[in-house]
Amino acid sequence: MSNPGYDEELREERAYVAALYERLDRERAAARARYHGALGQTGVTPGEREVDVRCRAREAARLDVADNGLCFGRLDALSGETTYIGRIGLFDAENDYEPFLLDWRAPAARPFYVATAARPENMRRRRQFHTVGRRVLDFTDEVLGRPGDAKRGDAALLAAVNAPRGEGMRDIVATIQAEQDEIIRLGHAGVLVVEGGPGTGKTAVALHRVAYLLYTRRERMSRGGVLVVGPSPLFLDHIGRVLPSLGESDVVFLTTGDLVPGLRVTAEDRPEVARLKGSLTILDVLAAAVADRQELPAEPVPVELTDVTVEVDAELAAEARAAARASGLPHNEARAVFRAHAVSLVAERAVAKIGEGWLDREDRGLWADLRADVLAELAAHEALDVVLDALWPSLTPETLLAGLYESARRIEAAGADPALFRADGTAWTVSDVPLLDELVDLLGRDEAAERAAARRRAEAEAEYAAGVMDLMQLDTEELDEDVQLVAGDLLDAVDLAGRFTERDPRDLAERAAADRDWTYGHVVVDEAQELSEMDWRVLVRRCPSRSFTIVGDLAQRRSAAGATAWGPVLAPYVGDRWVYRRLTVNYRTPAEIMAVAGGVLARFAPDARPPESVRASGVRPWSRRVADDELAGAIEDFVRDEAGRDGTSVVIGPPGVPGTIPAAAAKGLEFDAVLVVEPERILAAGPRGAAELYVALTRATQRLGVLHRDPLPAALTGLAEAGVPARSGHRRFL
Ligand SMILES: Nc1ncnc2c1ncn2[C@@H]1O[C@H](COP(=O)(O)OP(=O)(O)OP(=O)(O)O)[C@@H](O)[C@H]1O
Repeated sequence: MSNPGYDEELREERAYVAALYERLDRERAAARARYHGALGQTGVTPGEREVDVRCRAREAARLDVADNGLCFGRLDALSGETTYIGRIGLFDAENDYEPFLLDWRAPAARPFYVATAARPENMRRRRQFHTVGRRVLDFTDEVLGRPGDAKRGDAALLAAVNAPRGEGMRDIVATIQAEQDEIIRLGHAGVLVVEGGPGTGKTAVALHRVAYLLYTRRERMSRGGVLVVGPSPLFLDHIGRVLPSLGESDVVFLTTGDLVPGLRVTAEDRPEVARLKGSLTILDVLAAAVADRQELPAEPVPVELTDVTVEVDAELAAEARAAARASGLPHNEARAVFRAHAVSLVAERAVAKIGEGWLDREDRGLWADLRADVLAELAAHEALDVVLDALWPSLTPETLLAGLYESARRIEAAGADPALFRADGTAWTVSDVPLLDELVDLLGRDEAAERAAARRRAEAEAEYAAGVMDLMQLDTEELDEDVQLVAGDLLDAVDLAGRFTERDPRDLAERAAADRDWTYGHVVVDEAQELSEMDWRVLVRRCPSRSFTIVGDLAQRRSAAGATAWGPVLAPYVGDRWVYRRLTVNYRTPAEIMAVAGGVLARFAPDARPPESVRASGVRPWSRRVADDELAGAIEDFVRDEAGRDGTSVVIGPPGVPGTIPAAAAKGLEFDAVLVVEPERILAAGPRGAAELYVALTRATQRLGVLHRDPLPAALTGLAEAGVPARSGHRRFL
């Protein structure tokens, strides 16, 4: 039915939004021109040009993100002022930079998300646009300030949560809800813990908070960038597009298995081993394992000098070891102290032996001369070096830890549980990563190895710079005079290499991910309940300012080493100075499915409350009992059936069932349709089986089915029993 007033307004809104796109296109063209101008710049050093190009590229990228849904709403204030809200800000340069379009992160945009009928925040009306591409299809209005007369306009939200899922997560800027907005804009600079059941938007909120922080604290945040830690590469891939769609790129995405540069670990330990390695008590084991590598010789070792043979025995080594340990330096750095003491003791013994019968220690001058000769010989004594290196070896975290795991004797010497033993010491698991990171500090720097590596790097850079200079010289005819001067007269290759290092051409994310000592401005931890105490130590090292957004759900924890409460995990780093917020509404799972999942939750975590679904789908989840030989066919039927529908689907099952993925792999993800296979075996698999089943059941945005061979577990109720489907080409279970 046509409504003349509405139609007229819709025409006006369409014209306004079309004008915004025209302005965007003009700004884009200008930004691109500035970018190309920067690329072709002459008369500046390569470093300066690099910085300028980067800055222009960022400016162009900011404008490129806004093609879909540039403007998604409008706020009308009681004062009569009208503000359009969108993904980015567009301003009128000729009119005091008045906004044509206000960035959703700007403080003035806040009422768009939080104003309600009861608390209108000086607003009269909120208007939400429904857009496809660049076109406004229609809009819905919500009148504020008249409680009882208006209710929250949920049309846009329901359209968003009902839409079939595509590839990866989408941003939610157009429909952020008030309880979420409060968290996104929270001013607290320290540790913020956000807890909420499945589908409450924890991940979405954490990512939008990153965009908000990068917008409001650009200066501080962009220096170190932001680190987002997630449970699996698949999950990081799933969420990877949200921040770029909001125009943010200075963000590093890593799993806990990637936290040590150079390693990409996904393998897991058995739960009991993961628990051992995840607990802080492993710190004593690591310290003992390092001490165990500071050895004493079982038998005295002879060291031949020109005039005499001296023995390095346990007594001598013990004295040198005590001095090195007393230095308080990390193992590799204390090597120099150990060596200096040992050499000095060897020299004393040599002089005493050479002077036996004719030289008295009271003969200070002569004794010192002889000692100096011996020391000179010992300074380049390879055999002694070999002996001392064996007693106090230079260690890397990898050699130390692999050596520990592979040796039952060393495990015992370190006072560790024999369960740590494994035949291949270097078969790294995610639980080893924080231990390797800890050992970087415990072992300290091996300066000789570092000097060699630095020399190799410098040579490679000089070679690269020499190549650049060759190119510059080739092009001299085309270059301005001052650049020719720079290229030919002022710089040599090494100098130029120095400049390249200063202005590292890699972008922030690359540099940060490759540098173990990088410190981030902010860290987001998703599925934080899975992290062990040792994982937290690594993360705090990466963010000494302790600026964290931690999102998780203790009820979904599957790791044996994970958190059972937030307080004890955080106490070592921030005491009780952390802020807690809860999300309560489930935007993913329809009420019918949540009722089933809630039954499971009630059995294994009676104190936890499931979140309330924002909608019902009208579709009941189903179950079907199958015989052993029917299972594979039934899975295939589901997959085929879903392939004909919009959206995504997944089959989750216990280990060893072909065509299924484990619940752990689906963590944090969502699918339009989920088939859970053999829930009874998922429940029985491991100490956290019930949490795994809960995670599996709560991945669905629309449809849930369950296939079982044994009777359904008692906790799984409320499923509609589906009959055997007709054997036709295209089957439906409901
Ligand atoms: N305000 C919102 N508007 C539209 N969609 C939303 C909103 N909040 C959350 N969603 C959607 O709900 C779904 C679940 O969000 P998200 O994955 O962030 O939840 P979660 O709390 O991290 O879940 P889990 O604990 O199961 O990993 C996503 O599709 C997300 O886009």
